[in-house]
Amino acid sequence: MKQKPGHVVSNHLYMLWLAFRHTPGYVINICLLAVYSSVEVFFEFAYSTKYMIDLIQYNGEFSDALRYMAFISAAIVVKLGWVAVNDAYFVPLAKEKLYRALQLELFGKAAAMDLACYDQPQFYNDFVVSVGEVKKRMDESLEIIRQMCGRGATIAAAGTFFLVLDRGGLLFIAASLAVTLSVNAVLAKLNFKMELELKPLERKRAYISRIFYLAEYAKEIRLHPVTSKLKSDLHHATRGMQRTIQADSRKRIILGFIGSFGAHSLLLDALYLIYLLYRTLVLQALSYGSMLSLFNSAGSLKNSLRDIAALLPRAQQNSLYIDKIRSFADYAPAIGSSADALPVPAHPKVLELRNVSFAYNESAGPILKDINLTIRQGEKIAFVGYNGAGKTTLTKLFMRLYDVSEGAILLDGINIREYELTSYRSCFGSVFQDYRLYAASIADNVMMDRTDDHTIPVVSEALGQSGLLDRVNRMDQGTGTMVTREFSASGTELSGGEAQKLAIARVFARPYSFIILDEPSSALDPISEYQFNQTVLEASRNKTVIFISHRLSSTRMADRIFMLEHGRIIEQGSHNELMAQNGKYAEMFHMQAHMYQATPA
Ligand SMILES: Nc1ncnc2c1ncn2[C@@H]1O[C@H](COP(=O)(O)OP(=O)(O)OP(=O)(O)O)[C@@H](O)[C@H]1O
Repeated sequence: MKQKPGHVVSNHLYMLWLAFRHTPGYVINICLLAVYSSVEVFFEFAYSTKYMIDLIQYNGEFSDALRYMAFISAAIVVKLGWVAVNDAYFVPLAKEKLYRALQLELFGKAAAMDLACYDQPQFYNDFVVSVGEVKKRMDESLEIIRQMCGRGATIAAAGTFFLVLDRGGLLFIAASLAVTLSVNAVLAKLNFKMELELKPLERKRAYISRIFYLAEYAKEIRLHPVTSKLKSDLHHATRGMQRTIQADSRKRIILGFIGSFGAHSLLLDALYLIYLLYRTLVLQALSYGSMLSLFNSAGSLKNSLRDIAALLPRAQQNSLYIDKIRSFADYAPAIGSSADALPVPAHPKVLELRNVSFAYNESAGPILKDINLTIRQGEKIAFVGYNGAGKTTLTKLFMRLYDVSEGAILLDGINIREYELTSYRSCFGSVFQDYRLYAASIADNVMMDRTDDHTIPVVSEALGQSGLLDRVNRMDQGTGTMVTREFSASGTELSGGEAQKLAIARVFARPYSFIILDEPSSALDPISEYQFNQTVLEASRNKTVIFISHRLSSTRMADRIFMLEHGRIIEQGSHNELMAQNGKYAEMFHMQAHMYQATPA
């Protein structure tokens, strides 16, 4: 857990460079102000005492005193003006600019992250820490650097004073520093260990609290008796947090006392004062002004060294988080494309799977086994099978959300890994079972990007094809209506089927070569489902459509149907061919038909 000083410095320089790249004025400004303030304070409080008392002791001129006061007053006015402008205007604005830039960088990284990363708890934890902590860690890094500049300037000014007047005093200060450094290093380790142990428990508590305020859980928690289990989970998480906090509390109390009393009060405040009085009154080696100034300077030198000492473990602790941010920033997705990747054909013709097997995780075994199939341009394909057979996984492989473990997927005879990833993925328009709508306008939800006047006809046409246009036209703000009321009181709350139609409109809004619909009509009523099937066929006459559906009445119009079981294709053919085979598909179809007939009208 202990990091080498070089590594800590490198991490902070990384953050400094990151901040400097986005907001150079902010970084320079805060560092310069810190140096200026420290030098000004040294002259105002430490050097002034010596100057004025020496003037009195050695009968100096009144005009010299006035000149000195004018100089100090001017310096104070500049500092206060600078601080006021920074606090009220410059710093808050610059911080917002910096935060936005950092978030955009992280969002870009997050969007490019392999989907598999979400399945790895360690990576996912680090990812959450990076995104959640980046602002705090940037503030902390800049604060450490700002304080280093400020305290460094104080140490330079006061240190010079000591070298000229009282080198022996530096021994007291060095002893104090040694104690403080050791204590703070141990404390930082204890605190970091505690924070790491608290993190999963905090996540658990945040998860429980989300369940109680997120609208999507509102129905569930009212209808299913989950509240007492969640309360009990919350209780356990809180007890776990209390135990973690208590675990090393005695060590932390003792170390805190040694740090504050031993290092400061005893060594510097008491022993050093006795030493100064001895040198001034007994040895008469110092003027009264020098003695008082040295005592005051010892205070500020002591405080600056203490602050620097506190900064080192603080920087070490910060550095541990910066490591996570850096490793996330340096993370390169395994699924990507090389610089000389091929452009995707404008009108791809054949998508082919050759001996494809896939495992989410090697130890859990393959989910898909030895899949061979060919899909030709314009075909309507259906994947059917029981829950967990691997249908959705197969479509994720088509879109390179995961790469195959064995075998290959070819588009027009070329391995899909050879194509430029973003343009390859943009061949596919998809609606998954767990599609998401955004708190944005209907139009934005369809286009999934910036919309303007030119895109409105496209949005309307796509909504017409998915069967939602009439409903949208009845809304006061039409396609400009906000989805959900989270950010707009006039927003709309769509029913499950309407929401699904809105998501489906996305695939009609762009000229995708392949359309993948995973349970597209699960939330539609039978009439909407029938109309939906007709419009999909109509709207995608020249497109390849891949359906996944449990309702075999929806998939029977497909050109070819693939029946999956335990990750293998066990039957394939048209509906009529499969019915004639009288295998599993036919059995499933008869069962569903029977259930529909058995259901009272
Ligand atoms: N991210 C993942 N990590 C590990 N296993 C997964 C992941 N996603 C799915 N699985 C597993 O892979 C198997 C196939 O899942 P998949 O979603 O492809 O099935 P499906 O045929 O689409 O099922 P359904 O009809 O229920 O939607 C399931 O056993 C599932 O638990």
